[in-house]
Amino acid sequence: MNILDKIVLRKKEEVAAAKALVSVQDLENSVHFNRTPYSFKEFLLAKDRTGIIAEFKRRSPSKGLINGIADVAEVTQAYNAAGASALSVLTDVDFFGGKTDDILAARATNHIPILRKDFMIDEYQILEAKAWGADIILLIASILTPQQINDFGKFAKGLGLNVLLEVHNLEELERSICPNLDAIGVNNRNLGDFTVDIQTSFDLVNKIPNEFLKISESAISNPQTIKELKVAGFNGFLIGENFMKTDNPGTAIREFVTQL
Ligand SMILES: O=P(O)(O)OC[C@@H](O)[C@@H](O)c1c[nH]c2ccccc12
Repeated sequence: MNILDKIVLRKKEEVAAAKALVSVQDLENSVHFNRTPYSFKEFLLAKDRTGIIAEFKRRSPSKGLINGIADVAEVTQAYNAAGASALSVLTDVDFFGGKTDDILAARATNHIPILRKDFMIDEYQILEAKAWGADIILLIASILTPQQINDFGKFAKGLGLNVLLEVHNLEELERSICPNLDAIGVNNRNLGDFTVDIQTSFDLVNKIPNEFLKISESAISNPQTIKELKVAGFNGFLIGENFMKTDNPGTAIREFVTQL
């Protein structure tokens, strides 16, 4: 069993526990549930933003502890002020150190799109995302059937949420593509064995139909890489560790964007 299998097994328990604690009705009655999510596309293509989707991530299975003290409200505000087009907030508890309140805290002080970064396996999690004030959900091709991707995408879009599909190779891309998506992300990290290779993005970019926003995800640590990814056709760049591993992620992103 690889790490992804373990995460999905645990996720099923986590979702079952959450359902027992908070009803769908409660989610639908939450303050944010009826807000209109921001358009991912609008912010990603805005000329006064950088295309960076800046991630708040305390730990990961591949790196262990990345940052145990950073404050989610403080860091996401600094990301926003530095010109991030969107925020990504990890909500997985056991493997990424997320807290269920993290999206709420980021939402309270930021007026740009927020991605609920998690392993979505159940419609209930999409309702949670809406209830917490997220704007975008992630669907990971390697853990979902094409039917699930289509159904979850449709369900999310019905709630006004934006949908980001994550793929790692051509086979996943070809089998998963469907109309209920806004953006397609190429993950440069293989979630099964943690190997990283930016070349994955360059290899797949031209296979993504132009109607979708194109995002390169993971292992980006150099502004020069962003320039090259832009030339190749990418609209967005998901960066976590490069900022979070520093003492001050807000300062790190500010210095990074001056070199773009
Ligand atoms: O920290 P990095 O290497 O900049 O990567 C960020 C992001 O792409 C990564 O956290 C990620 C991409 N896809 C995921 C799916 C689940 C959890 C995490 C991820």
